[in-house]
Parts: sequence; C-alpha cells; structure tokens
Amino acid sequence: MNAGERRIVVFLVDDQPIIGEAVRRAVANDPEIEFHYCSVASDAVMMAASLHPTVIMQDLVMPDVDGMTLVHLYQMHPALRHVPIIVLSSKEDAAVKSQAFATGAADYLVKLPEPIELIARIRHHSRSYLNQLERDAAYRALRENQQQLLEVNEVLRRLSDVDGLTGLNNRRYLDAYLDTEWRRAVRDGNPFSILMVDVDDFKTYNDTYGHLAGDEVLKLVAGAMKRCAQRPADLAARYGGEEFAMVLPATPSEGAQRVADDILANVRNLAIPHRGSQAACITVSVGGATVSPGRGESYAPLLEAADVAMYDAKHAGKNRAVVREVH
Ligand SMILES: Nc1nc2c(ncn2[C@@H]2O[C@H](COP(=O)(O)OP(=O)(O)OP(=O)(O)O)[C@@H](O)[C@H]2O)c(=O)[nH]1
Repeated sequence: MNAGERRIVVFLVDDQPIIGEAVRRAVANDPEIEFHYCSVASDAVMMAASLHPTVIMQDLVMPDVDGMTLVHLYQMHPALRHVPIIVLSSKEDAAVKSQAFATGAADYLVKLPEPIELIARIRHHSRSYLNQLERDAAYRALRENQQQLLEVNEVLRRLSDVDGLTGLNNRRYLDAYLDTEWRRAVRDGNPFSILMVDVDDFKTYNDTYGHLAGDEVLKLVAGAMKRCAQRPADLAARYGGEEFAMVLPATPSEGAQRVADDILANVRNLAIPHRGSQAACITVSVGGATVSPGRGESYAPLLEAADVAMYDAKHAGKNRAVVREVH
C-alpha cells in the first residue's frame, strides 16, 4: 500500500473534552481522516502505539503529566519514534514554542485554528510521514535485493570455477591456481610438481558402454583423484575431456611419483569393467613433471613436460606413471 492509499489517522491527547469534540467536528467531513481522542495522559502512549497514528496532536498543559514529557515518551517508543507531533498550546509563547521544537515536535498550534488550517496541517504532516514509511520500505526491499544479488553472484562465481560433470575445479580455476602457486614456489624456492592423468581407452569405453556410462566413469575417476589430493595445497582438476590434472605445490619428484602411484591404484580399485582394455577394467596413464622454479620462468614448460610424460606412459603400455624432473 502506498502513501496515497493509506488513511490518515489522527490521535489527539487533551484533557479538555471540548477540544476533543471541536477537532472531531473539524475533521468529521473528511472521509480520509480517522480520528481518535484520549483525555487521560497516562493512557496516551499505549493507546498511540496500538492505533498507529500518522500524526499525534498533543496538548501542552495536562493535569498529571506535562505535555512535553509525553512528546518525549512518544519519541522513545519504537513504534512512535518517527510519528510527527503537533503541539497544542493555549497561547503564542516564543520560549514554549522553541522548547517544543527542541523536544522534537513537528509543529506548534494555538488552540484551535480554523478547520481548514487544522486539516491542512494534519494532511501535510501525515503525508510526509507516510511518504517516509514508503521510502523506508523501498530502501529495505532494495537492501534485501542487493543482498540476494550478492549471494547469487557468489554462487555463480563458485559455479564458474567448477566442472559441471565431475564437481572438480575446472580448467579456468586450474589456470588461476597454477599461476598463484607457481609464483609462490618462485618466491619460496620450493620444488613444484604437476601430474596429467588420462583415462585409458576411453573412446572404446564410450563406444562399447555408451556416453552416459562414460560420464559416470569420469565422475568416479574424479572422486578417486580427489581422494589422492591429501595436502591442503594439492588440487585435482578436470583439464578437459577425459584428462585430469593434479597440482602439487612444494612437492619433489618422489612425492609426485607417490601421488601418481596412488592415483593408478585408486582408479584400478574402482574395478570398473572395461572389455576393451588390457587390464579388463578402467585404468589411467599418469605423466608427471617436477621443477625447482627459478625467477623469470613460467610453468608452461612444466605442463608440456607432464604432457610428454603422460604420452610416454601411454606408449609404454598405459596403466602406469612416468614422472620426470625438469631441469
Ligand atoms: N563420456 C564422456 N566422454 C568424453 C568426455 N570428454 C571426452 N570424452 C571422450 O573421451 C575419448 C577420448 O578419446 P582418445 O583421446 O582417443 O583417447 P582414448 O580412447 O582414451 O585412448 P588412450 O588415451 O590412448 O588410451 C573421446 O571418445 C571423447 O569423446 C565426457 O565428458 N564424457
């Protein structure tokens, strides 16, 4: 509901019923205005809070409580804090007027102005209050939307780093990770290893068992690789097609050889039958390369060396690992 549709709700607090009656009559002919009256100061705050007024008219001089104290109490109340208050006084008094505005009153009226002026002021203060409520609600909705957008962006960012089939990090993420870890290795002078892992006779597998079964194999091999990435900095990723990569920062070639052997064993232990393979089950070939990075070098030769090692493993009969040091 917008400000134009919400009703104006006037709440008058004055100990003199005659004033209450005069205001009631003044606003009676305006169908947009709902009027409520309270003559007892001690009931005022509770009544106001339950009525949700768009403007409060508060008499300054009341028998048991000073009107200014009530103005203060309205402003302390969470539900009334921003409701505009028109202070009603019996006389023009500069000092009282200035105190009323200092306490937070929005307006000061000497009882009682012409109905036309009274209604104009009631309308003006109520509309600006309702507009403010509307702006606050729009702002809150905007903040919620922004929050949702941030969350969606975060999900998208994570998805764009992940391969949809296997759940491993994809090539895009692998490249960025290699870049960061390589620079760290250059700084720290640590050996750096990489393994390329390729499923053996995968074309025949697809041709024999179907592409969907082939996809399931890739998922299982990805799982086996993930289990072999045991240190926090180790990263298993899908390189593309039926090829995977394992980044092993701060790992010498003996370590890379051990991880490569683990991958071979883990994949064999999956025991996925494959009629077209020599081992009669799904196996992989692993090519590994290790280098101690020097300044100014890039990791491209390391990737190339791992790739060559992987093809050497294929040519040597598949289902094996070839790991080399690159100098
Ligand atoms: N099911 C499935 N197959 C894929 C996917 N990506 C690549 N392939 C298949 O993987 C096969 C790779 O074939 P090749 O490069 O000839 O390798 P290979 O048959 O494994 O032979 P070797 O590597 O020499 O053992 C191709 O048939 C591709 O279509 C995928 O996401 N899902």
